[in-house]
Amino acid sequence: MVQSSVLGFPRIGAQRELKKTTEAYWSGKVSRDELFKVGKEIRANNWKLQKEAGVDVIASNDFSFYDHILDLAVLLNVIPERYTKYELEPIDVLFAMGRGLQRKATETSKAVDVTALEMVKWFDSNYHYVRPTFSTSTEFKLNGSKPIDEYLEAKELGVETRPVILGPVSFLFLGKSDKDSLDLEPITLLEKILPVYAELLEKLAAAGAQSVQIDEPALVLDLPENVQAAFKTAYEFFASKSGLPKITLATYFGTIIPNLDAVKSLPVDALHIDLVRAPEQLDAVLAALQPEQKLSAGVIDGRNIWKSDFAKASEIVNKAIEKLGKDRVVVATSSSLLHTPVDLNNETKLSDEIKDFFSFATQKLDEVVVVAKNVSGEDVKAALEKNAASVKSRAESSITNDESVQKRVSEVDESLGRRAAVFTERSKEQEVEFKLPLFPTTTIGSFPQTKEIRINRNKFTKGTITKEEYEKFIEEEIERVVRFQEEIGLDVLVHGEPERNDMVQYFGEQLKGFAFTQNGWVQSYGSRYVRPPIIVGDVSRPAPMSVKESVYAQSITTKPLKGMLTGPITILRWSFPRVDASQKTQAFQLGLALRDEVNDLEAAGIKIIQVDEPALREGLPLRAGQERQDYYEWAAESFRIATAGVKNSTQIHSHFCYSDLDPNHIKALDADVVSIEFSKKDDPNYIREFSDYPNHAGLGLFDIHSPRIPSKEEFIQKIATILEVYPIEKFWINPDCGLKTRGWEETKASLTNMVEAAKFYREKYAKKD
Ligand code: MET
Ligand SMILES: [Zn+2]
Repeated sequence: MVQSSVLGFPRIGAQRELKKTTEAYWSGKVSRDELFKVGKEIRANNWKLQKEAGVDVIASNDFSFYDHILDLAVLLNVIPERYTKYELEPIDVLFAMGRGLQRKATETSKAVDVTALEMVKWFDSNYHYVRPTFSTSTEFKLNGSKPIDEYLEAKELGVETRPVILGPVSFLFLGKSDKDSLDLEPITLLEKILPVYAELLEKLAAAGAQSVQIDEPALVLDLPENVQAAFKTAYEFFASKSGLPKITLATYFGTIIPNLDAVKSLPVDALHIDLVRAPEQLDAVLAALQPEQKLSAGVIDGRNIWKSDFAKASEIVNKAIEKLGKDRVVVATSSSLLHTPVDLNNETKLSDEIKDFFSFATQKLDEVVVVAKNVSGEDVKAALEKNAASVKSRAESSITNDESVQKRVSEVDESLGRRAAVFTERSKEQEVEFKLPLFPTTTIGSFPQTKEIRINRNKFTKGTITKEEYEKFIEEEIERVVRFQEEIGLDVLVHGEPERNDMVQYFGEQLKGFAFTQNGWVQSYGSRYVRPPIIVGDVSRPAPMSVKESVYAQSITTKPLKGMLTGPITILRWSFPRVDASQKTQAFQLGLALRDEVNDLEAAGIKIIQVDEPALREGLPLRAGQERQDYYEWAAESFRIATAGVKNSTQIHSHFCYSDLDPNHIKALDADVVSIEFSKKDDPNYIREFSDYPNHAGLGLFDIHSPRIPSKEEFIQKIATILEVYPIEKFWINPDCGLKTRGWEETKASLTNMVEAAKFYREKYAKKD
């Protein structure tokens, strides 16, 4: 019998129970016990679902209250001292590391003020993990027993599971050194961390775990030699211990071929590879497996929502079976299903035709099981026939094809993405147009998405208030945001984006070629979930999408008002993309649709337009090489297609979350002003690298993921360090990112302090002149 295996299941709950409870816990509305209870219920449900679907290998320890990498850091005691000194409850230490904590002193507890650890993209997905942060004083030891507890919890429910943890090499490699230990290279801590991993594995074995899934996704990256060598050290160390559970070494999101030498002789029971993203690795991996070693064949996509093609998946698995035999092959999801929505059955509004294209996490359980049965030789004819019919109907559907869009893309030439003049020339016209002071201040676009906004949006969606009422509400909200910005003295204003549920969804809903879900939530980080649109066909823009709100906002102020759009790469990356058209084609279609919008905004009198590309970095292919070079080109071109149709005096802004972008890539966009997340980046080298960026830039000055409020002095300090290397005449003052997840109180305080700091420098340099 060929076994079926699922590498992990979404932990947010079918009705987003996890978000509701954690947020209630943070605001003091529910107790710790209640929080833990909801976690337990979600886990129980997930295991039951998988067991009932007939999945043979079910994961445990895939649950997390915030982030599973953060859980592991806490478990291994990788907790910087600044989080332990307040004697918080363990779960609060964890949340403080994930999101920062600022709390006034009470009679029973001291004041707390600590920033969050850095949060970064999980490979090229839209999931973010909290970066393990190592210091020379880090003392590895087991601090808790989460994987063991959850293994036993499942066992008690009658479900035998395979605990999953991130492997030591990836854990170290994906981490970073703390501020106090900048010279520390985390991978050098390997020998210290291994005994603690081994202790954990021993305890799991003692609890009864037969096998564990150890994820080493770092194997799909370009790795320095010492990291490649670390695998041998780590896994031979485990093999030298007797009585540990069997290890399935899991990789995903790419090919392991370039690192095959580092993997092929490792003493592990099984190897998992992603055959959806990198089917080309199968032959080489098959040839490299040791006798007895098993292959976990990831053929059911853990990253996308398209129904699998059973015939194709079976064909791949059969190839492995031919070589290895049925006992040595497992049919698996390509990665954890964390990246897919929970259940297609929660969707009631999709047409039957479109619904038949999709498969969410719950449906994928059946897919893994059917394919496993099929390759085992069981009779699943009916399921196969039904699947073949769905696959065919999608391939032939008229929903996917729009000839006029295809024609427009085929006519794109280089001139379309070129501004009329180079930056040095157009910036002169912009200076005359806007007369901005030194250190111009602005924000990234969104202001707090208050409860009231969400309530009104829901009322409008449900039809309990009219369109007019809703639009009036939005106008009032815009006015409030505009007045506030005027009051505190910001220079370039925004309308605050109150009408937007989400920066991608909002546009997707107005574009042709998209489909939407009601409940297709996917965790982005902590309690933040997104509901990615699905690109089902060729994309175009039937009518203006953002002009009304921007024009209204500009009509009530004399300050320049910045129109806000989401860029082609970000819309593409934060949607579930098609797999029947190239990424480049989809990006160009989006670029053209946005070009229409940019031009309409300009025609309506909006003189500054920001096209956000927070996802630019994550779209970068994981490995260096031709594919990456091509991406640099087509990604930048799609942005320029969107933005290059405007006058010289119109100022194009762009924004990127995360600071590890290649400055050359930013340059290639040719935006007039860019803003980058920077507040948690304490790296003067990066500023230096960035300081010859020819256009203007704002390096984000405060962390918008955290409720904590930096003081004016803190801003002044931060700016001072940047100005040591960064030219003052190009420097903008802004937060790291949009303020939509923040409350008004902290927003007001932070922005006021930020503007005050800008004024301080403006005066300082004005006096000097
Ligand atoms: C994730 S980037 C966010 C940019 C958007 N304009 C906002 O302010 O929310
Ligand atoms: Zn951002």
